[in-house]
Amino acid sequence: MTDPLFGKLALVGIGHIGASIALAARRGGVVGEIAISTRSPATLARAEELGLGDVYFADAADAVRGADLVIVCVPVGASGDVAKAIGPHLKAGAIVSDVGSVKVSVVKAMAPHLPSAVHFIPGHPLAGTEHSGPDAGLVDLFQNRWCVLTPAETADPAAVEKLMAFWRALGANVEAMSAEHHDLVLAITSHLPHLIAYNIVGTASDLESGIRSEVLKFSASGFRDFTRIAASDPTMWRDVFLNNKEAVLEMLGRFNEDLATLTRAIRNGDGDTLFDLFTRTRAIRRSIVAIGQDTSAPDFGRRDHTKPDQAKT
Ligand SMILES: NC(=O)c1ccc[n+]([C@@H]2O[C@H](COP(=O)([O-])OP(=O)(O)OC[C@H]3O[C@@H](n4cnc5c(N)ncnc54)[C@H](O)[C@@H]3O)[C@@H](O)[C@H]2O)c1
Ligand SMILES: O=C(O)C(=O)C[C@]1(C(=O)O)C=C[C@@H](O)C=C1
Repeated sequence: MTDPLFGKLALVGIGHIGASIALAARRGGVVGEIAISTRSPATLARAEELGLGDVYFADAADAVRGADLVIVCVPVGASGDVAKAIGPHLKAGAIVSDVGSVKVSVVKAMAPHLPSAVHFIPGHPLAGTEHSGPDAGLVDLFQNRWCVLTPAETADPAAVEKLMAFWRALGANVEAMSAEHHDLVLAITSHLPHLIAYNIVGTASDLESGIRSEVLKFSASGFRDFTRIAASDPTMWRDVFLNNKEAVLEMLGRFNEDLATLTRAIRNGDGDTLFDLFTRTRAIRRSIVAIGQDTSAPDFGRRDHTKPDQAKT
């Protein structure tokens, strides 16, 4: 058996992503010990019942003490407060990272509270589902998925490489880019699709009651896929949109222009415009599936969770 990459891992926040990291790190023998802290006592107790860690603390400061790797796994709007709480208790030389879906605002919120003696390397695994809480942890969540790191140009290359090795050991493919670039790319590939799903399900539920019941009755196909995405955690996604405002508004502007083109094509009976776009988008889907990035394929996305998500984790 090889030595673990990190002696002690501390996870602050133990919902869907924190629990998945704990399960995958434990299975791979990637860390020696796992310390867990989270805001809600009920969630901490549930994490302990599930055996996600070795030691559990109500106070994040106690969890991070002596940790070689600290990963903050909370909604992005809470990351600044967490950094403030743990900053004075971090071990010199520790790597501090996060999993937030937005990067520029998280760096701005966390960096001022972290001592210069630690390596702050923000991260974002591009994997997840609509479920939340510690019961939604999935040991294979990161298998063959991307994890993006956004180290500052001044970051220690050895620390960056070590964090990359951690994510590879969890099954992920890793790439580094700037926080700004990350936020622009994710605005179109993840944030806008969620906004569209929330919007279409909201529009359908606002229809007059007669049509609404038909929508629910016949939602076996396309609409049903949107309802899965629109069931995603409200706190997490509120924070994403409030914290990636500029990039989302930029992509939303382009989206609205393209939608206006399609609206005109339908009104004018312009079949060529519709056919050309649909041909192009079909090719894009086929190329994504061909390179193994079909996000709808893994079983975990369709898992029938029998336990309801916790309302406030
Ligand atoms: N769900 C996804 O698909 C997904 C994928 C990749 C990254 N992310 C990012 O990962 C992070 C966590 O998301 P999740 O899906 O695990 O959410 P979750 O709701 O399942 O878990 C959030 C955890 O954070 C804790 N928490 C909330 N506020 C806190 C605070 N102030 N201090 C300490 N703990 C606090 C909660 O107790 C809970 O344990 C978010 O930043 C999200 O953007 C989510
Ligand atoms: O498949 C889903 O349910 C997801 O929403 C996962 C997804 C995504 O948009 O791809 C959501 C947000 C994260 O930041 C990363 C992954």
